[in-house]
Amino acid sequence: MPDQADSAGGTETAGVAPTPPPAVRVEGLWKRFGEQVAVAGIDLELPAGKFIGLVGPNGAGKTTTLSMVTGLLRPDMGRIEVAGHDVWRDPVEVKSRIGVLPEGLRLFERLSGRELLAYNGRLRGLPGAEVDKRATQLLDVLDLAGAQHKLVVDYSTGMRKKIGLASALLHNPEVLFLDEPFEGVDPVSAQTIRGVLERYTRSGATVVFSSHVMELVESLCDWVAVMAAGRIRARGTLTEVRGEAASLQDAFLELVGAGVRDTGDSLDWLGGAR
Ligand SMILES: Nc1ncnc2c1ncn2[C@@H]1O[C@H](COP(=O)(O)OP(=O)(O)OP(=O)(O)O)[C@@H](O)[C@H]1O
Repeated sequence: MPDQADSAGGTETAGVAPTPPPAVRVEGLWKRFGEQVAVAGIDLELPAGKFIGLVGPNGAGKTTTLSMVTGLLRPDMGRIEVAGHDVWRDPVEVKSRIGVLPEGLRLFERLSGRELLAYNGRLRGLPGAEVDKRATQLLDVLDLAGAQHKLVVDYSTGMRKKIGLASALLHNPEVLFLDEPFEGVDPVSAQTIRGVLERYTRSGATVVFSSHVMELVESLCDWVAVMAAGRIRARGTLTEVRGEAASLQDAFLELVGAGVRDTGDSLDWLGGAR
């Protein structure tokens, strides 16, 4: 189980195990960048202990939402709780309970992979020996042991994702937020990451990840939220969101109203006589 699990915000009845609070509770969340409304007043509850996919077309507001939920971007309006704690009133408590793999991950490039994990582990207040043990196991499982002394600046895109994931998992968070974790990752590494995340959710922890790849979401997630134009269009178990559609991809296209665009005559020069 996660190190810091408790029943904050949950409900307790005599003799019955307390219901854990939702992993994330969002109420009336707004964010605007100038004229552009990125997130238009969303309400959302993400259940604890699930593998949750946040999906939506480009520009739907997924990254903006995840940035606000993880305390990286201040909302214009609204309230966010993670594991029963208010993200903006109680940021230290929340940050000790979450792990984040953000979009456009920035890492300390002049540290080696192992040094980066050691630095993160100490920052999280873990004892040195424990950091060493966990780092060795994560490097090994994520197939980075051979590159552990290489500087992060020399890592490939997929290796950067994997060391970012190891950093986000090192303190055994209660909720893990991943923005496009499989982008740029080869199929073998993707399978490894998948295995690590499945093991992690089986222990009762929650994964929230954003992706465009519907097949991936369909095969990994038990719970899905579909976002488009700053609003939540559907939410629920995979079966609920898929409804009558043959696949999540079909349901998604229907929900976001995205007919495949007919190019008509507009690209008639492409592939024509040169
Ligand atoms: N810092 C910013 N300044 C101005 N506009 C922004 C900023 N960040 C996001 N936006 C705008 O807000 C909207 C939502 O963007 P966001 O990155 O949250 O979408 P997304 O669903 O993560 O998209 P993608 O799948 O393409 O990554 C877009 O219209 C985007 O142009």
